[in-house]
Parts: sequence; structure tokens; C-alpha cells
Amino acid sequence: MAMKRGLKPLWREHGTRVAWAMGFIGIIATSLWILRVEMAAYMQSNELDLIAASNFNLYALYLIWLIAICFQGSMLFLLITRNARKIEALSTKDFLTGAHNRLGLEKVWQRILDTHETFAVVILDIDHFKKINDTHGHDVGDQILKLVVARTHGVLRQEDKLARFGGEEFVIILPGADVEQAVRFAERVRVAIETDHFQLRDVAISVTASFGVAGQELVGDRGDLYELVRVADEALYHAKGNGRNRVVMAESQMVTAEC
Ligand SMILES: Nc1nc2c(ncn2[C@@H]2O[C@H](COP(=O)(O)OP(=O)(O)OP(=O)(O)O)[C@@H](O)[C@H]2O)c(=O)[nH]1
Repeated sequence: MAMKRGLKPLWREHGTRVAWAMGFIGIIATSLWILRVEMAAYMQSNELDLIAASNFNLYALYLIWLIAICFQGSMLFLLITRNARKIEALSTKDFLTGAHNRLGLEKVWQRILDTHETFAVVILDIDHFKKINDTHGHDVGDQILKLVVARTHGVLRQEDKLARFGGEEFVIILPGADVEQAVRFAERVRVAIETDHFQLRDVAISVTASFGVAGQELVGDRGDLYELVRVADEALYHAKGNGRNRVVMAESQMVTAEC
């Protein structure tokens, strides 16, 4: 099985751990060796002056020991930082689609607040997703979620952020964009999804999505992501109510106070 997978992926997966374990064994072995040489020299000299035992071999051993410890330290550092990065990625990404999850969304939101004066939010909600699940099965529904994310990523700019907000609902943050630009962007995503033939299990499935768009000017506190999402959600509600597969921009008269 190991041969089938090849050694490279195995090394990539376990290499750091193996190197760390070997280094650890090396340090223990070298320490025991040093102890043995020290003891032998001490027994011979029969006195407590260890300088007598410090011959060239012993210094060489000390040096190896020191190098092994430094190597070990750096491997450990590498292991910890690599795992920390993996944990961070796992905790901020949606497992199914690879989009940010809510925690990831809050993190990127903080960064956007620090770096951008303006931004807009788009909510994307797949239409009649329950029917897709009921007709084609939950696993096909999962594939549709992944494909919708892929299509949306195809339209996103690098600085735009996509997060799965729950079920078949996604939030997109567009740093630096005003609400009109965000509407144009949402329209492009809508068309990309509508015109795609989601080919799964030899069946072409038509998928559409509805969008609510809100600009930051509609909320009092520019740092309140959830208020902005709520406002965009109201626009989404109108999009669903008016026949779905459309983009609706939140306007001030549409915005109700949160209960
Ligand atoms: N396959 C799959 N289905 C999910 C997942 N999360 C939520 N769902 C399903 O998504 C469906 C959402 O249904 P609704 O909230 O009624 O929305 P809808 O059918 O899209 O209807 P509208 O939004 O009004 O167009 C439910 O049946 C959930 O079970 C998931 O991760 N995978």
C-alpha cells in the first residue's frame, strides 16, 4: 500500500514527525554515549576532575549533541507552526465547500475593516435547494454546494471573501466596492450559476440562486457585520418573494429595525 501511494506523499505527510523522532532518538543515544565515555574516563582517573576526561572525542560528542539539540529545536518549531497553520485552516474553513466558515468570515472581516474604508455585502441563497436534495439525493446536493462555490470563486476578485453562512446560504464581502458595483457583481454570479449545466451522475441539473445586496452606508456602525448581513438578508427575502433567481439591492426604506 505504501509502495502504491509512493514515498513522496508519505514523506510529505509524516516526514517532519519521522525526522523529529529520529533526532530525539539521536539525542538520547548521544547523551548515553557521552555519559558512558565520561564514566569510563572518571573510573580510569579515579578522581573528580572531569577535565581529565575531556579529550578530543568527548568534545566532538558534545558538538554532535549540541547540533542535534539545535536540529531538534528547529524541527519542533517547524512541526508546531505547521500544525498551528493546519488547525487554523481547519477551524476557519467550511469542511464541505472550502469557503470560509463563520469564524473565518469574522477573521477576514476584521482584516477588511482595518484596510478598507468602503465595502458591500452580498448574500447568495440557492433556490429550491430542498427540492434538489429531495429529487437527486443529499450527496448530489453536496456536490451542487461545492460547484456553486467554485462558480462564485470564478467571478470573485482576489480580495473578495466568500463564506458559508449556513445550509445553502453564503455571504460575500466585497472590500472597496460600493453597492452598485456589488449589484453588478452579484448579477454576474447569478448568470454564471444560471447558465451552468450542473452535470452530476449523467443528469443536468438546473440551479439558480437569489441575492440580497447591502452597502455599508445602510448601517450605523460600519463594524457591525451581522447588522449588514441582516440588511442584505432583508433584500434577499424580497428577491425570494419576487420569484427568485434575481438580485435585490437593500434600500433604506426596506430596512427595518432589528427586533
Ligand atoms: N445536501 C446538503 N443539503 C443541505 C446542507 N445544509 C442544509 N441543507 C439543506 O438545504 C435545504 C434548505 O431548504 P430551505 O431552507 O427550505 O430552502 P430552499 O429549499 O432552498 O428554498 P428557498 O430558499 O426558499 O428557495 C434543507 O433541506 C437542508 O436540509 C448540506 O450541507 N448539504
